[in-house]
Amino acid sequence: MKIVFYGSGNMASAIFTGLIESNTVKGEDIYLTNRSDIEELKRLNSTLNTQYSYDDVELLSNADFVFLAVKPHDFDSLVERIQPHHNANNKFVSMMAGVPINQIKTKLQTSNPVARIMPNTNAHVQQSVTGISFSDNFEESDKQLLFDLLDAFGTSIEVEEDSLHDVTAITGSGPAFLYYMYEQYINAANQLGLSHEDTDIAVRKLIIGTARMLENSELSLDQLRENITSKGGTTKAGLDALAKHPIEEIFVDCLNEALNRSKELGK
Ligand SMILES: NC(=O)C1=CN([C@@H]2O[C@H](COP(=O)(O)OP(=O)(O)OC[C@H]3O[C@@H](n4cnc5c(N)ncnc54)[C@H](OP(=O)(O)O)[C@@H]3O)[C@@H](O)[C@H]2O)C=CC1
Ligand SMILES: O=C(O)[C@@H]1CCC=N1
Repeated sequence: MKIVFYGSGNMASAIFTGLIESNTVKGEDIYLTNRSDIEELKRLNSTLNTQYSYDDVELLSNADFVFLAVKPHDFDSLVERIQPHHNANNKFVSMMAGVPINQIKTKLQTSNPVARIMPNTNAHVQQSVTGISFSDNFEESDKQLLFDLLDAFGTSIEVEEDSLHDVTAITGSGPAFLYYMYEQYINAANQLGLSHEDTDIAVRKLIIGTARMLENSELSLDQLRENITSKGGTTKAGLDALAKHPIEEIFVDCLNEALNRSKELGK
């Protein structure tokens, strides 16, 4: 199977690294290109054994899956490269936030199958939650091949195309929202008495341990929280202070703004 990535940035590299490190695809079967950063392509060639080229005829020839991994605002420059040279074998897989399948087909002037995925950078540790949606003409056997690729870097959920906006907000951007929260937690913790180094290590371990509890425990979130909250104790005091702030409102606002932006990107 020949897989091409147009774009070798943050999201693409998380995915092709996952594909190679899980032995799902050999490096030599993955062809990378980007706008101009040839040093990055050479570095990836020496570390992952991936191929690279700026020759679109060579890239697209016999390519089974062609990942569109550029920012939405760079799609037009990508169209100039792909449109003249694509062929019937190419199944397109776009990870561009917000850009709809019909727009991709129209701009590329193609009736080839197109899938849209919305992964997240947890693909680096094979833990992406990836939403996926297919054009009507995507063959079942090709869907299965693509699901197998997605499994190499996490779990996938098939959704209606319109729901990809929700996936983008909740899990596509989600790691950034959680990192931001953790940053604030570390900043606040730094105002207590531990050294900054100890605080950083302690909070990282706290986050990892809490995530493992979520993974391994059968208890609900609120039960897990209750188990830490002694009557009249420290946790109750801290939670009561938190409840004075509009935390749910903050996240409603955050997710709605991300979702609205996803809708705007497709226009
Ligand atoms: N980052 C994330 O967490 C997520 C991102 N996405 C989506 O993934 C896409 C890529 O995002 P991200 O990886 O963060 O972006 P990056 O900026 O890290 O990477 C963008 C890549 O696109 C390349 N590029 C730009 N124009 C062209 C072109 N005309 N031909 C070929 N390559 C080109 C750049 O090349 P060069 O370096 O040479 O300029 C670079 O390799 C976006 O559409 C985003 O919506 C989806 C889910 C999560
Ligand atoms: O910020 C963005 O637009 C992309 C999509 C989801 C995560 N990063």
